Amino acid sequence: MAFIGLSCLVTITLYICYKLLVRSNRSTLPLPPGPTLLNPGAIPQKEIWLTFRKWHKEHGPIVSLKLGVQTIIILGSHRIARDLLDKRGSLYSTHLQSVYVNKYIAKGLQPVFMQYGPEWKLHRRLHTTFLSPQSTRACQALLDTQSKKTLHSLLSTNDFGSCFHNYVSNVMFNLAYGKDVGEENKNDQEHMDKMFESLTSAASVMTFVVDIFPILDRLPRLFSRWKGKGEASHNNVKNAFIKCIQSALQQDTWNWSKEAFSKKESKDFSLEQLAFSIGELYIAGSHTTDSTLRIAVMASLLYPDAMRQAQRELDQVVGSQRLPSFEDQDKLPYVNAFISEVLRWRPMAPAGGPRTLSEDDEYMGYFLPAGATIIANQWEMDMDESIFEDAPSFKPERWIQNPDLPLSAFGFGRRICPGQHFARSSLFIAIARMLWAYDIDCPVTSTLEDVKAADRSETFGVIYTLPPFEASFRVRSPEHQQVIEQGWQMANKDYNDLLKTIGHDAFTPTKR
Ligand code: HEM
Repeated sequence: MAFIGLSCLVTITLYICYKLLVRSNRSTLPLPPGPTLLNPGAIPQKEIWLTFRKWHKEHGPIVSLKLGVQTIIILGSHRIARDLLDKRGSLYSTHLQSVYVNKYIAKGLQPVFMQYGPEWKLHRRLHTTFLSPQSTRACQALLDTQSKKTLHSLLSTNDFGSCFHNYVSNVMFNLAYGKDVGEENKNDQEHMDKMFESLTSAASVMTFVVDIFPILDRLPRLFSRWKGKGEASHNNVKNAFIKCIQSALQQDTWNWSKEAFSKKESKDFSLEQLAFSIGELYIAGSHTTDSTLRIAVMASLLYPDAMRQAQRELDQVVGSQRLPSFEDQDKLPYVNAFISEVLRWRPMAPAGGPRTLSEDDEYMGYFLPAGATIIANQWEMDMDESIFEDAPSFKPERWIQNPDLPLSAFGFGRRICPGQHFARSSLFIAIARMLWAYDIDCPVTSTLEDVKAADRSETFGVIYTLPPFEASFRVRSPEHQQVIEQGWQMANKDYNDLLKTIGHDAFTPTKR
């Protein structure tokens, strides 16, 4: 045992020396400034972006950090993110290449972790056909029905977390697989949810020691439990994805799985590849939207004036005799600004979608080495006082005063979120209807202090996830209640019909 430990130590030391020597031959420029860490393990992994923010204050808008063999470069301004991730896209478009994620969890099948290259581009083309502005418009009727269902559920429960989860999962499941999440696929959904947790915590900067010292991957399985853990997660989700896509292909209804089979982009894909491509849309689309809706509730509790201002606008434009609809969107600048502010105030991916730099680069007089992990620190960008005055406060009006403010929530460059149009539509109809229908208050069982204590991210990894918190949804008047009840009663619940119309309006099928 002692011998194995000693051999590991010697190998790691030699490897680090080798890496440092190679680097010094590559450039005479220094790495960006950054902290010297005697004990990297002391960095808090929860809300790591707050630690990054502290480093930006000490070292400037571009910071570097050495962790084992890894160099991490943290970008803390919109201008730098745009200069590198947008303008030098060919170098900065590979998402984090992690031993743990790529070799054990994704196994080359999960598009989000693919290198920027031909295979990823085929998945991307497939995703953008499903999520283009035109396809998103075609999905409005489905979003209309599902948001009416959510609104109706909130009449009898304050469990808004479950209501939102059902809303987004049912929308995504219907599109991906042609049906609601039901008892028969609850288990598959749970595996997919767990996959989301594995991927987002694995994409964290420092979760896995094997990524800091990749040589540890050579250890026998007996000493590397992560291998079995990663593979089990991969197998569970693969089985769930394949089961769901197979069942979707048998459905009479139109759905993304069937449509994908008729697309030229996927003609060379195996069933397994397609299953991961479609499954990724479910995973990427549901948790992000669901968590953003919970953040909108948090903002309503902590900033009731903003909620009331949105309600005044809704009352003026929509009145109390009908629900807000997609046709109202352009006439509701404050509600749209409220949503932009939710996306800025608590960005879903505060440390961005980490990238791996594919070639050596130089910027602002610094050397940025190939293989470095690049973090677009959205948190720092969104709290930049030179752009967002009184940045910590929730102020939707800033987006009305200056509609050109930069929004980092959906990322940058060629890996920018392909689902952003869809997400905005889905958020708009859910939030506009929720604020139109309900006064959101602290429940009698908790205080504003309890709510404030819950205003933090509780998970490891790259996603901002609020812990459970309570809110009371009080319908705004008997008239509003009647409209909600009628809305759900009259909603088109014929999913075959809804999906067929989406397929017809959004796509012209080209059979293989
Ligand atoms: C509030 C909602 C959402 C937010 C805040 C969000 C945010 C993001 C971010 C920050 C990234 C990484 C971008 C980067 O690396 O720069 C991303 C990637 C991605 N998102 Fe979203 N997203 C949302 C909703 C959606 C939806 C609804 C879908 C699909 C239905 C979706 C599909 C994807 C996919 C497939 C990727 C991976 C792209 C790649 O491989 O490069 N997202 N998203």
